[in-house]
Amino acid sequence: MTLNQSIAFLGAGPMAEAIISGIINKQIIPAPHIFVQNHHNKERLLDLRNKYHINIDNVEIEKADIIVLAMQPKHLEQALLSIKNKVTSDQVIISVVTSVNTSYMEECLGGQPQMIRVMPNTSSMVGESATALSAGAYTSKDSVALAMEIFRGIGEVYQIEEKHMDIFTGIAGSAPAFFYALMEQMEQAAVEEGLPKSIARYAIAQTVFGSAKMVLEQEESFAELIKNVAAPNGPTAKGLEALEAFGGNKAIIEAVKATVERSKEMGEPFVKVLSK
Ligand SMILES: NC(=O)C1=CN([C@@H]2O[C@H](COP(=O)(O)OP(=O)(O)OC[C@H]3O[C@@H](n4cnc5c(N)ncnc54)[C@H](OP(=O)(O)O)[C@@H]3O)[C@@H](O)[C@H]2O)C=CC1
Ligand SMILES: O=C(O)[C@@H]1CCC=N1
Repeated sequence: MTLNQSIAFLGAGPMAEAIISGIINKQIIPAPHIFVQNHHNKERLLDLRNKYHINIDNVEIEKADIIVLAMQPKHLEQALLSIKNKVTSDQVIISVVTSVNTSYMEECLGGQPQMIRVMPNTSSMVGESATALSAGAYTSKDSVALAMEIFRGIGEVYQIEEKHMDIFTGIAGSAPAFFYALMEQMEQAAVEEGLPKSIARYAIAQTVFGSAKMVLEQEESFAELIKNVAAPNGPTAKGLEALEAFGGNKAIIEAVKATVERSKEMGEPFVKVLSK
């Protein structure tokens, strides 16, 4: 269903582009109702306008129904101050900014802004994000439903408690990078064994896609799914042994934990500001 609302993005990086691309491709919000502005990089805005035919001039925050904050945490305060006197509690303000809690943003904006915090991932671009969503203190059920509709259009959405955003970042927001790293290593191994890169790339991606589909569509546990692939003493069993022996399994856990730790650490200054 195409929505009538207008949406303004503050921030024009890869995350904003992934969402913009997804909502246009899935016809959730038409391009003429999408506005985007950044801080300095005019070339980037021109590039986005050429690609998606969205508006990059005269972005009027006051007139947008939905505002999306999509900058790095260190630039958020400045962005919030720049819109503080322009937003009203009728608008829905969605933050994709990592680590920053809604109560900090509510305090910066003053009044009773309708804040929604989301953690999407860049697979929004192809309509396959795994997105977490949590609502701020003053957000109506209708506004949550609107945000759910937008992000459901570009993948799956899970409403979670805000305290779980850091772990969600570890398993979904950041995780495409982990899978890309894994696939890159597999591609390298395949090429070293002589398989053409052009075949390896797509075979690996199809395998990841098929494995994910199995997990989504079958009831089996991960252990059962593994057992179905690995015959005793067969090639897969040897591969799994090597994965364990070379620290692969531990490395995966540590990658998620390090992500969560850094996400928490990045959120600390914002919690402190609140408690002052
Ligand atoms: N990339 C990802 O996979 C994911 C990212 N996130 C989060 O989303 C946010 C954006 O990520 P990403 O796109 O990768 O970030 P980038 O750093 O690549 O882009 C940030 C954008 O914000 C703009 N910006 C900075 N300050 C302002 C301001 N005051 N007003 C308007 N625009 C401003 C920058 O403009 P300019 O270039 O002109 O300075 C730039 O376009 C981050 O908080 C990130 O942690 C969340 C989930 C996944
Ligand atoms: O690592 C980052 O900066 C963000 C958090 C989630 C994905 N990218």
